[in-house]
Amino acid sequence: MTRILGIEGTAWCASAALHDTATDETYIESEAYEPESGGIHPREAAEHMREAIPDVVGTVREHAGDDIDAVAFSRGPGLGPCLRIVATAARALSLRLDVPLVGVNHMVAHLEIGRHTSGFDSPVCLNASGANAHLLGYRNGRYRVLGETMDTGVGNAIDKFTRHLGWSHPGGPKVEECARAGEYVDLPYVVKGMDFSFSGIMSAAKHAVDDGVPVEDVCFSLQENVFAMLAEVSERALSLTGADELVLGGGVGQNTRLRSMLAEMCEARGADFHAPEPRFLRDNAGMIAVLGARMYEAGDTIAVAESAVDPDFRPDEVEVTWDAGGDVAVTRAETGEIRGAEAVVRLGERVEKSRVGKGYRHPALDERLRRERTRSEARLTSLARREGVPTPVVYDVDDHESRLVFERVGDADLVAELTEARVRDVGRHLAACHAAGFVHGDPTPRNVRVASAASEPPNGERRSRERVTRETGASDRDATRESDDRTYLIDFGLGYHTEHVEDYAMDLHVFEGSLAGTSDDATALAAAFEDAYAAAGDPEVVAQLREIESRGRYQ
Ligand SMILES: C[C@@H](O)[C@H](NC(=O)OP(=O)(O)OC[C@H]1O[C@@H](n2cnc3c(N)ncnc32)[C@H](O)[C@@H]1O)C(=O)O
Ligand SMILES: [Fe+2]
Repeated sequence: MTRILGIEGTAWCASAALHDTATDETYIESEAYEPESGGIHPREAAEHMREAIPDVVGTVREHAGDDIDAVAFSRGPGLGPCLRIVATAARALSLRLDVPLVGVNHMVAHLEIGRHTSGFDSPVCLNASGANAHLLGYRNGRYRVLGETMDTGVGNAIDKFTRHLGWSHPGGPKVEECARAGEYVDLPYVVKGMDFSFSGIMSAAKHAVDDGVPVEDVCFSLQENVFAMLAEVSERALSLTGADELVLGGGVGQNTRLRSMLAEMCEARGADFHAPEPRFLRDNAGMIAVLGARMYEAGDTIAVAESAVDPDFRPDEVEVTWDAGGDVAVTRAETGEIRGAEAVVRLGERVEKSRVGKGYRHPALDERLRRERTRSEARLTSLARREGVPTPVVYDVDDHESRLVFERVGDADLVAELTEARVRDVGRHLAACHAAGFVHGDPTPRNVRVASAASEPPNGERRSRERVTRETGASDRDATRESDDRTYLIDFGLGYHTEHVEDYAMDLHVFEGSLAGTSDDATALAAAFEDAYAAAGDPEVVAQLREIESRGRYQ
């Protein structure tokens, strides 16, 4: 039985809450900051916290009496000046009540609340909030970032668009309202594996409005594309990890269109979907108190002297001390028919891949994506082969039906055989694609085919080749000439031609990100992968990868 007082105030919402584990009741008191004009001004927001935090904490204390076991607060991420005010209030209260202090990561709280209210065991979590957008899955002691925005958070992207229109903050609910009267117009759609970016679609949306496209059409299409991107990467994460539960978190999760797309996507693949009620989705101290209670019960408290705030606190920096369910990532059985993230694959002597329509997507967008991707896949699969990268032979392309017929290669995907030698192969193969001026677009272990260890002869080719390579120091290049033990790249549907180092580095980022969700040894594998890439390709790309990783997500 634990009673936790939680305090939240990372950006716009000054909030306090009491969570009681005995009754599972959460009492929340919040005061929102509404900017007079423009977006959130950090100084004004801090001023709001200074005034409103004592109010909301006072109300919750009246409700709670002094029967409180610990004080939990949002340590980050968020706006520094706001975080400091919240932390000061939390420290003072913990000293006054003489109870421990619990420092909560706001992002982990956004997803733990959904795990709590759903009762799911090991879900993939989509956080769609103001300053962030990412997919997380628990594995080996941490929430791993499986995919994330490469520029702004999803809410901020929408809010920036509405600022351009002169609408007041927050813009998300207004776009939702306006979209009801809209029709579909073409806008950019950008996903890279499980990562995605909003800058292209947002500037196109602003230009469209400036050019006289009806604002309701732009709002409608913006929602269609942005939320379809989030649904697609969520589906890819489910497929990659083998999870069959999806939880939604964050303020944008209040949007009905986003929820219905995710529900439909999950239903179509037989996964369970859960979105908490709205008061737990937008920023609120209830989620801080709920996670605070779990941390407190696990003994995860901090001394006042060590309770400094962290405006860039990433969810994967948090050591999970409480019970976060089982690891995501299981190896799936290969039956005659596989439902991947975007296609049904029939495995016979040949492999027939059909990009099935996605009911959650607008039909115009759906048709465009299926056609474009089928064409790219056929073209780039063949091009890669000409560059010496093992890929299946393409026997037939029907881009009207979005269907491809391939040679069958390997008998397992890389998830079943994640070894350093294999990821080195992937590194070299990607370097070859990049040298030829194109990216794979979705290089995850699911998109690499190998002869599984189980089907290899005991003294198989591969092992002896590795030994030779190590002894002689010769390059791994000969591997591509061995017919029975190649590391094949498949599924080039998200690939495209490009000369940009940034795009090449994104391929590496996508691969390394997917390792984190599928392996306990991700760091060593990533190092081997990069090493092989750098040896065969352009080291500048690896430098750019470091740049991508260092970008702060809180903007
Ligand atoms: C770090 C922290 O301060 C930040 N929190 C945050 O951004 O507040 P949150 O409550 O999770 O999300 C607010 C966002 O949620 C959007 N939003 C609210 N209702 C919406 C709706 N119906 N449709 C679309 N967006 C909506 C708002 O426009 C705003 O951008 C975060 O979690 O990223
Ligand atoms: Fe938030």
